[in-house]
Amino acid sequence: MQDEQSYLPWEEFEFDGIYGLLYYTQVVPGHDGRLVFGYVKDKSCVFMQGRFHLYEGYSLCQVTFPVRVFKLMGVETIIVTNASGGLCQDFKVGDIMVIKDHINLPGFAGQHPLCGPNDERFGIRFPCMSDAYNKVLRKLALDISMELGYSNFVREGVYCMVSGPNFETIAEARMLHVLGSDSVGMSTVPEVTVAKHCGLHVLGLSLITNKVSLDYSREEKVNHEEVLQISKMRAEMLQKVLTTFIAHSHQVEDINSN
Ligand SMILES: O=P(O)(O)O[C@H]1O[C@H](CO)[C@@H](O)[C@H]1O
Ligand code: HPA
Repeated sequence: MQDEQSYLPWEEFEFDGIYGLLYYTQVVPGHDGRLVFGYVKDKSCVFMQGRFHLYEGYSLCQVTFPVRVFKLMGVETIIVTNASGGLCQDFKVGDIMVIKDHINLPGFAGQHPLCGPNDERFGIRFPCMSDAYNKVLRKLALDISMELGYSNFVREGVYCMVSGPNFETIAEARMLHVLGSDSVGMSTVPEVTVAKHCGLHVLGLSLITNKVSLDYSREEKVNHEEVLQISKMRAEMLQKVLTTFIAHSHQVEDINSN
């Protein structure tokens, strides 16, 4: 049902054991632009089906605004997912990378979501980022992947954010690889930075949708359609990992044993 009076159009839904409300916004193709409130098993969750990107012209304050809203709503753990290009030569298209750490390349150039006056109600001026991706949640995600029989596709690695919107040149890709990046994408890091700043626990999963060329003799050219196609192909598997993860998250005894 659409409510023309409200700021965002919405409808009720029930799908695969998840019940809730959908709210719609405008975003990039492949991102549905829906905010979904519902339950997975007995856990109340809010899902962003899509996100805002720096390359769309949003400020990093806008990109990360939902994270602060989630914090104020009482969310304690955030699971971020994305599509990225594989730089690590061992990665295959379709692999899922549990994000161990990130490189905030736009942040190095001053495009950082925490620039400007610090709002002490959310967190401190100089937050530590060395443990942004919670170790206990990473282990649970890896254990669950193994139990589901997905261990051949699931890896751990370092995600590097670039601003986009163009895909990398070969020289840029080589540089990112040398810097220690296992995959590259155009999102996620601002949201994770703001989440860590305000004390949320973070799990990050990155789907490797393409191999990034480090070699001038390779003919393949990455494109967004390929990214969407691989994302669709792996959607069911990712959904299984995520719903199992959420259902088992009560097993985490001491989330702070980082
Ligand atoms: O990071 P997400 O939004 O998942 O998507 C990735 O895929 C798009 C490029 O095909 C870019 O938006 C890039 O960041
Ligand atoms: N580069 C940057 N962002 C991406 C890629 C890539 O190769 N694949 C998916 N998102």
